[in-house]
Amino acid sequence: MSNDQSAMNELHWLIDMVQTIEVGLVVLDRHYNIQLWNGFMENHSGVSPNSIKGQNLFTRFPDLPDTWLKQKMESVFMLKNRAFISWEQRPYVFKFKNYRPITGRADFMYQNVTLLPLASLTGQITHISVIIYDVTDIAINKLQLKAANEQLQRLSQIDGLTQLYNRRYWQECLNHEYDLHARYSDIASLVLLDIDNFKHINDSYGHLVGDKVIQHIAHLLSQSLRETDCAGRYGGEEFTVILPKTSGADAIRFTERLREKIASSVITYENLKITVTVSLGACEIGSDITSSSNWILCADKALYEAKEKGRNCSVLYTSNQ
Ligand SMILES: Nc1nc2c(ncn2[C@@H]2O[C@H](COP(=O)(O)OP(=O)(O)OP(=O)(O)O)[C@@H](O)[C@H]2O)c(=O)[nH]1
Repeated sequence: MSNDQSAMNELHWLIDMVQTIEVGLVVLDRHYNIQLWNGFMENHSGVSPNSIKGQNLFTRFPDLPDTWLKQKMESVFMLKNRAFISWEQRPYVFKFKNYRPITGRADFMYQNVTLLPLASLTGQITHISVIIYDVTDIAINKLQLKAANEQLQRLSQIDGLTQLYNRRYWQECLNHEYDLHARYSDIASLVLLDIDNFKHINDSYGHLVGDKVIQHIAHLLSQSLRETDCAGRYGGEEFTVILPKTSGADAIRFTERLREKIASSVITYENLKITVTVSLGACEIGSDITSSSNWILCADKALYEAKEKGRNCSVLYTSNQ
């Protein structure tokens, strides 16, 4: 085979590969007119190479993010460097439908895109090549993994029965709030809430009803919170709330409103109608509180006093308790 024939063969193969490769290839001139549009682009856009050759990319595809994309392309022409566009930065450049069976749930094709400078024989960058990779499988796997991790993280913070924060996560929030106070002297209050005579409810109606009562209190508590408040289930029938930027006097206003709301509500379960009361202890953070566990201890002293006083009341911690 002569050298010429061999070169012709190679050229033929190259053209064949460009047309059939599972990657999108587009060549643009300095004015963004399309010079090459391969089979991948034809298959996914429905536009044939013959009908698009010579047309302006942005006129032909008005949905393209032209200002942003032109800026990227200009930098490739000017700096003679490659540029990359990741699907994480922008899910796609060309909006193609996704036909992949495994990732059928994605409506469109996720794409990674490379912009390559193409030099003429004189060394000038007269054209650029746009290479489009279909990364839908990778993107969907990554997005699903991310969603699963976020869900797992949420679950690891939540108490299953009440949907409030569990004790471990709530304790982290408390430590954070304590640190804010230690560093910036931020004011905040801590509330402990305990259902009165809960053992009696369990003993009289059974644990299922007991659980229902716990859920009911958790629901009323959640409804009473501000977005910045942080409520958790501390133990069986004991709840905790951190009230940032709240004085002891304001915390008692909160506990009294909640206590009255609970006392006046009725829990219905099958034919049963049950009313319960709660006792609450509140403690405003101050210089006498030396750690987050000490803060809980002081709120617990106030709660103990509320129980001693006959239950169904709130008590604010004072240092002589
Ligand atoms: N149904 C149910 N009961 C629970 C749960 N966790 C703890 N308990 C019960 O809650 C009861 C708590 O009783 P006590 O600590 O004696 O307190 P109390 O009866 O509420 O009395 P006071 O707090 O003094 O008003 C116990 O009977 C526990 O078994 C739970 O998740 N579900």
